[in-house]
Amino acid sequence: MQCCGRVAVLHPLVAVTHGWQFKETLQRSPERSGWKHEGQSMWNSGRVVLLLGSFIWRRCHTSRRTSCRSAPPVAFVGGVPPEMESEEVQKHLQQYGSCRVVKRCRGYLYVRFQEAQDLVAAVGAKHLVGGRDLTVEVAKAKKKQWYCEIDPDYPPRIRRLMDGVVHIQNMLSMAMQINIAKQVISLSSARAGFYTPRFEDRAMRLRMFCLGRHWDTQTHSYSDVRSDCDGRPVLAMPSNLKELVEGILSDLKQKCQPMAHKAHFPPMEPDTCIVNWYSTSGSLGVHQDLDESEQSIAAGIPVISISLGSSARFLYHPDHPDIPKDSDGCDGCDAISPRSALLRSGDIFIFGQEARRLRHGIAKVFPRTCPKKLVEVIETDGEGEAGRLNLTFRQTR
Ligand SMILES: O=C(O)CCC(=O)C(=O)O
Ligand SMILES: [Fe+2]
Repeated sequence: MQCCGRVAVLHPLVAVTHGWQFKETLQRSPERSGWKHEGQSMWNSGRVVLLLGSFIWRRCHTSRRTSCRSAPPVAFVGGVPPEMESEEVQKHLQQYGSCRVVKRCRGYLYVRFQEAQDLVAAVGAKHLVGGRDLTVEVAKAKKKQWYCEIDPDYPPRIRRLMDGVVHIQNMLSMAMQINIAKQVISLSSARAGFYTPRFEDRAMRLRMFCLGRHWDTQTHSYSDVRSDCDGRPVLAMPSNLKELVEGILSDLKQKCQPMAHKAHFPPMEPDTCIVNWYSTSGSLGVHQDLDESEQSIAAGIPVISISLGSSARFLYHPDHPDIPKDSDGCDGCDAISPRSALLRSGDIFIFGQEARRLRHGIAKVFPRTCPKKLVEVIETDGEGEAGRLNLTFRQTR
């Protein structure tokens, strides 16, 4: 990046530049994405708002700086009774050294001491503050592990797109992506593998097969046999995939504890996985996933999707999905433009809670975006382009 001019940092993530020239060259790792993207952006004068957060994130990705993973500052967590004021605790702890309250959430108070780590020993674990017991311990956050096997060089990034909608980028390591893709492709070679389903009398622009329970695109229901296709029994859901989904949810819960009310999904027992394969000319029209049981939908039990292979443009409508259609069959939502997210290989997309009825679809699958190591594994279309595999896990009962 080259720049000249002034920058006013307004917020850790946002800055306004004055009279800048901003030039940026991005190089994505060929190993990860199988292609090199070099973009250049240039702005002259005027005020440009830069999202430093995403810039920093990108730098972490491209330059593999270890500083992104450096240890967090010294912090302590105390189990604080709700009736106890933060100031009271801070005042108490200040007898050990100068400190400030960083945040208070879910019964914990995060206090950062300005001095060195040695203070941990000095502070001790058991305290009596205003006649009440207080435990002080080293913050556990640093010790938390991802259940999912992630690539340390490509840290996951959790994006909450709206209430009940979460996009986790880089969740699955390349090794894990390869294993899942191999497993799915090998399952698909069984007799109950991929076929092209029909929806409302038209062939869908993808190929599909199910694990656990079969989604019948004609009757809009789930069954144990491929009722709309060849009548064969549906393949069983492999236990490792079920565990993976449970692990993703538990990672999300753990990592998002401070914003738990926003990204916390009800517990889920995934019993079905729909596997879709898209060629680079494939797509999926905007729809709602409503064929699962009423209880599952009403409880906001999420649909969790894993993307593998080529990247795709995922569309979703940010409106309330239950707006009734008027007599022309139009619903107010069409007037509201859909939003989109780019789903890359290894990303997870989740919608549940109040967004369980989210309208969504796949607008486009991009050629030459499949990670090199997956090209061999994922089926290619007629032109030799690797397609996209998508696994959506649901609790249908
Ligand atoms: O391919 C995707 O990401 C979405 C799939 C989907 O919406 C579905 O199978 O219902
Ligand atoms: Fe869907």
